[in-house]
Amino acid sequence: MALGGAEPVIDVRGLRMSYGATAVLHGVDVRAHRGEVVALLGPNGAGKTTTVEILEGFRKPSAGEVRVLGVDPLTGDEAWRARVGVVLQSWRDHGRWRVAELLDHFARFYPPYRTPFAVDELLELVGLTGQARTVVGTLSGGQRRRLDVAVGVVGRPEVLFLDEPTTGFDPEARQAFHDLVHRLTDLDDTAILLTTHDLDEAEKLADRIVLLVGGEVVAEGSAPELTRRIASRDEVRYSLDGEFFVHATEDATGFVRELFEQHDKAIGDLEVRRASLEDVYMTMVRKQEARP
Ligand SMILES: Nc1ncnc2c1ncn2[C@@H]1O[C@H](COP(=O)(O)OP(=O)(O)OP(=O)(O)O)[C@@H](O)[C@H]1O
Repeated sequence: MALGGAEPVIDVRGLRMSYGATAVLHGVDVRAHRGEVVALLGPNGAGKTTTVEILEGFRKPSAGEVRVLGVDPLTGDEAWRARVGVVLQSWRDHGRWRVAELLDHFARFYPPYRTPFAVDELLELVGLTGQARTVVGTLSGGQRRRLDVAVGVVGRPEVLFLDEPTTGFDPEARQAFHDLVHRLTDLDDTAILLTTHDLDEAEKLADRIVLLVGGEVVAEGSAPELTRRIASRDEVRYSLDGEFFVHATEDATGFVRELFEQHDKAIGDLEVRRASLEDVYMTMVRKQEARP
């Protein structure tokens, strides 16, 4: 959860980017505070990775103001870099290292700037304790991705960028990753910007969602705020004396209360369906893609 009031640690305003003559970002604004998880969602080619790579200092934007921990990423020095964690879409080097050796190697970069995680603790946090002595090149796809995450967080970053971190994770690894995110935001006050195509994950993890379509932010807010915006009515399904009913209402709680006051035990099969983030996503993306 964000600690209100303070300056954002990720602050992007009017970000534009062109590859050659092709403009792919058209004035994007993104902000994140300490302890906050912001999810960048959007279809393939929307500009998510480009945005994250600019924030990491790997790409020079065409225009716009970009500040991460108050610094323009293009001018960030080693001390700045030590405060920033990065998990890219793929990490394919160092195949012959053993898992624990690789993490120990990266951990050594952080002092004198920061105290990194102890390797054992980190292995535990990402669920790789059993693979400590395994050669990186022989890890499974999902284990390798867990290692990517471990490399990204080894220096206990103040700001963490995660580009599709859970691709290939099994349900248990996904759960462990969610626990790790909560640990980082709650205990270390890390600000996290993550891209994902997993809407369920975004809904679970993100304090705020930024929906990017065609290089523009088309919606922003918490998951409940976004769902409210496209669907102000919920659906209440129930049976009354064995007959089934569906009722759309803006006040599901009030409706259900009245239902029970009137019919009490005659009511069965009660279900309240709210719009999901997936409904919002599909509605917004289709609306944008239908634009001339
Ligand atoms: N190095 C590059 N040179 C030219 N065009 C590029 C380059 N990298 C990305 N693009 C283009 O920029 C647009 C945005 O790409 P980007 O990778 O940022 O999208 P994304 O939202 O991360 O997509 P995905 O969900 O597929 O990862 C796409 O049209 C892509 O083809």
